[in-house]
Amino acid sequence: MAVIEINELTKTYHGTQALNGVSLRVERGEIFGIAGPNGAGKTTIVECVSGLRRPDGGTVRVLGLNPQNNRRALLQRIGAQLQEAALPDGIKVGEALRMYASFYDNPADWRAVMDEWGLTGRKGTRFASLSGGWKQRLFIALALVGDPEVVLLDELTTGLDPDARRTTWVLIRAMRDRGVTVVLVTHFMDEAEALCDRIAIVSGGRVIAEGSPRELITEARAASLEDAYFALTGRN
Ligand SMILES: Nc1ncnc2c1ncn2[C@@H]1O[C@H](COP(=O)(O)OP(=O)(O)OP(=O)(O)O)[C@@H](O)[C@H]1O
Repeated sequence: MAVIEINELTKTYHGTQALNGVSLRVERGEIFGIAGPNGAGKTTIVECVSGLRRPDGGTVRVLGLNPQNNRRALLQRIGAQLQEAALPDGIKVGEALRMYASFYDNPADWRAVMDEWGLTGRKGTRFASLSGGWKQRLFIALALVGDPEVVLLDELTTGLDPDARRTTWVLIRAMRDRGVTVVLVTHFMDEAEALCDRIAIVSGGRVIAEGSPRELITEARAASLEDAYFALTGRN
């Protein structure tokens, strides 16, 4: 069953055509990757899915709901990774989780989420004192504290060291294994290849290729997803 259905989505910002007829289906329980060059329209797609942006044309349905008309209902059922600026420096890990849980009608037990994501030992640590990897771990935990069916992660591992990236991959797989549908925007083809069940490559506001990593590699007659990405986007 499709959890996200996007048909012929268009969006223009002050004369810049960001999306030019994007259609996508994300199935329940998959890790779906969105990759593509800077400015391709990836973040705009995710923002339309979460109801943050109003599309100019086309349709978006998330869990059967139109995100524009049902934002409040949908926010109870999806989790989105925060940008760093969204948390005050002084907030402690436990306070942040408790506060975010309070935004939901039926949240997960925030203490259990804190424990599951290895954050209990840092419960009293202030946000500003966490390393990049621990901040990302907290963002994932905050995205899950509402017990969502769908999680949207936009460039979650950018800026992390290789160790922290690998740990984040384990955490993302664990989410999927619990039945959560994950949408992951990434610039890293090794990450997309390792994690994603299917990937859409977006360029110039269009989906130019879509499939499993294996299908994209075969389609491009490439040796790796990174080679396929360059072949499909016409970049070297
Ligand atoms: N608020 C905005 N106002 C004007 N133009 C915007 C705005 N947001 C995005 N754009 C433009 O829309 C296009 C798509 O941007 P978007 O951020 O969706 O791309 P992206 O694929 O996520 O890029 P990146 O990989 O650099 O994060 C770009 O040309 C961008 O400059």
